[in-house]
Amino acid sequence: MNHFINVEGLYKSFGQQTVLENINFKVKKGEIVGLLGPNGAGKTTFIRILNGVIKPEKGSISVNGMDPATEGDEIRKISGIVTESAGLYHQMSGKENLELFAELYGVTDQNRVAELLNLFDLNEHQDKPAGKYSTGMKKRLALAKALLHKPDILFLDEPTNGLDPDGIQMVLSYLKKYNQETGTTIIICSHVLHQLETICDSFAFIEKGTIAEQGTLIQLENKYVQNVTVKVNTTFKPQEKQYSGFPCRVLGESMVAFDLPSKNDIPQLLHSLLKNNPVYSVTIMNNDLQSIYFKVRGND
Ligand SMILES: Nc1ncnc2c1ncn2[C@@H]1O[C@H](COP(=O)(O)OP(=O)(O)OP(=O)(O)O)[C@@H](O)[C@H]1O
Repeated sequence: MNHFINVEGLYKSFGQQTVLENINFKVKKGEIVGLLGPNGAGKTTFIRILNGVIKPEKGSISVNGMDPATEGDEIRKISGIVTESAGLYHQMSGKENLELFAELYGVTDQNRVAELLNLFDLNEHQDKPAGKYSTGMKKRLALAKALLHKPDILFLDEPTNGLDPDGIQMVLSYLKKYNQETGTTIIICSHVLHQLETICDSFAFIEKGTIAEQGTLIQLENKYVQNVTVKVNTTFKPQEKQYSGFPCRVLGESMVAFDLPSKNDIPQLLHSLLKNNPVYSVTIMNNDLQSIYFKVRGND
């Protein structure tokens, strides 16, 4: 299968420091991939290499059939990028920034700037200098800029940093909608794992410059989560530390936690509980992205 992004045996050093080591990474067209890893793991460096901004020492890389080391300009024409620095002109208004970049990117749709100002709720502030925008407004303007030319691939480094909950919701739901409507491939770095969980199709964990793991949440769950802890909202009050053979403890009012050897034991637990007690909800507590992230990193 031809992947939209295909990286094999990638190495990158800065001076004596090896930052990326034997990276192997594949992304299908239209996939949203979350790139996770602690500070300094090499995520931004990796994105800069994929986008052709810096060159690796070794390795083969293909982005939509192009090599970023030699065809960086071509790759940047089909990609949108949002980084910490945003790349905006602070003296110019939000609208002027978008108009300038629309011209640079060769955007012919006369309505595109107005459409994006509207979409990212920047209409009211369009004439204010970008330097006077709040952090959240700058972030929304940077996203609008990245989307001006309707890119085939988006590289997003912490795209929701500095946004309030409304802004986060707006950006994440827009990105998902944009991906579904246009089939745009999205690589997104973030430390806010529960946000990534809601929009990504798969995840890659970078640890000390290598990809420690890559897969969908279900694949990662199957590999890393054997014992499950379930939180049950019920009126049942355990009198002992075990119930039906499963260790249990009270978490709070009407909330009991059970440790099960596998999620296949949930039906049996519910079957027993429901004989004498109502059950209002059951939640697995340790199969979320954050729990898996710590497991992949060998830290429960
Ligand atoms: N231009 C550069 N020159 C020298 N060292 C660099 C350069 N860019 C990055 N590094 C180093 O490479 C390592 C990886 O940095 P990088 O920014 O890629 O990490 P990151 O995973 O994106 O971190 P964060 O989560 O903090 O953004 C760090 O040790 C950093 O100091």
